[in-house]
Amino acid sequence: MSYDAVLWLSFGGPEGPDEVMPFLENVTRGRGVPPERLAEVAEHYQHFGGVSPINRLNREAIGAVEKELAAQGLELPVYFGNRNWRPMVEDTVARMAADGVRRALVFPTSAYGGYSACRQYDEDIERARAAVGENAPELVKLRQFFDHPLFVSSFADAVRAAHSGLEGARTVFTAHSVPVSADAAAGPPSEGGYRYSRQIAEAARLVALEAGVPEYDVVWQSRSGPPRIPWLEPDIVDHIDVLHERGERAVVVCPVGFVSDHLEVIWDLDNEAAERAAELGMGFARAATPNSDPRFAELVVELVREHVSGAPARKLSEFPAAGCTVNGAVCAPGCCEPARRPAR
Ligand SMILES: CC1=C(CCC(=O)O)c2cc3nc(cc4[nH]c(cc5[nH]c(cc1n2)c(C)c5CCC(=O)O)c(CCC(=O)O)c4C)C(CCC(=O)O)=C3C
Ligand SMILES: [Fe+2]
Repeated sequence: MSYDAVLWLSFGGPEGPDEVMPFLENVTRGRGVPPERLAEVAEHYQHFGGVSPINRLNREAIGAVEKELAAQGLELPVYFGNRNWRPMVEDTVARMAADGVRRALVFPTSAYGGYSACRQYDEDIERARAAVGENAPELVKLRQFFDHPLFVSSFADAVRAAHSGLEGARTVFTAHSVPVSADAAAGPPSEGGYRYSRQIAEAARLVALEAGVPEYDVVWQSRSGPPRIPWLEPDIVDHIDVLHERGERAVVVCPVGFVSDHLEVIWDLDNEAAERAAELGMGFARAATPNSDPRFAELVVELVREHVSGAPARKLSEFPAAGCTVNGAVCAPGCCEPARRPAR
């Protein structure tokens, strides 16, 4: 099969103080996030002048991927579109159509399955194609890469580096919390659910193994939603208290659920979690995310090559390869069903 382009599909983030509220409204429309939580998150963004680093980080990674594609003799332009903020994916897909793109591969900036991490990106693809109409290019989404050796080794080196200044630190992996109901519905029904948390646990195991870390914990961060709805727990900040009570002197936090140092990483970990550790007199280091590691660009190009030149699909786990879709069609019937939204 031949392809004319790559579409880099991400979450999006504001790039100025006036963009924060409209961005947050896009993210949370119809999703039952309480206004108090929204106001709190708006403050996190305003703390950084209303600018999330996510768009800049994506543009940097795209630059590296363009170089790597060229170095490997692949002449594919890389387009950039987001779910929640400019450049919006609808506008990007319209531009692709105008440029004559007929078929493109889509790289989503999430390594995992689950509604928020996978299927919602399929919905973005479907919505963008529908907005463009009959000229819309065919869009083939690349598979989940949480168990790819390049993803794992990038995090493993980062964990080792974070440990280097902290004698005897406990390693803690974090990922974005989701409602327990969403995790229960993650994956095809035949798999029994919980694909998201099982993949996070597997990625943590693979990274720990390669980093030579015999013991570790997997916890969650950045929960939103009303308190009466159960989300994956424990939260990283509460967990630091527990580690302190257990007599741990230092902690290395590895945000294995994310690919870049976007706002939820720099606020919830570098700010909140680091502050709690400092209050308790504990050492703290946060492992880097893969975004600016040259291996990340290599990973993306390798996933592209699986489609354009039949490169083998390298993976370290026994989990089925998943998430590869055409035009946003579901992976399998009932896969990662969106949770019913709580009435407020
Ligand atoms: C699984 C997952 C990922 C990882 C997969 C992936 O990377 O795609 C992720 C990434 C991200 N989440 C982000 C930001 C936000 N997420 C929110 C809200 C929510 N996230 C959820 C899940 C996830 N989120 C969920 C279930 C909600 C509740 C509302 C809903 O059901 O949709 C809210 C609303 C306010 C709040 O309540 O926090 C914001 C602002 C940013 C951008 C940061 C920046 O600007 O740099 C990124 C990369
Ligand atoms: Fe989120």
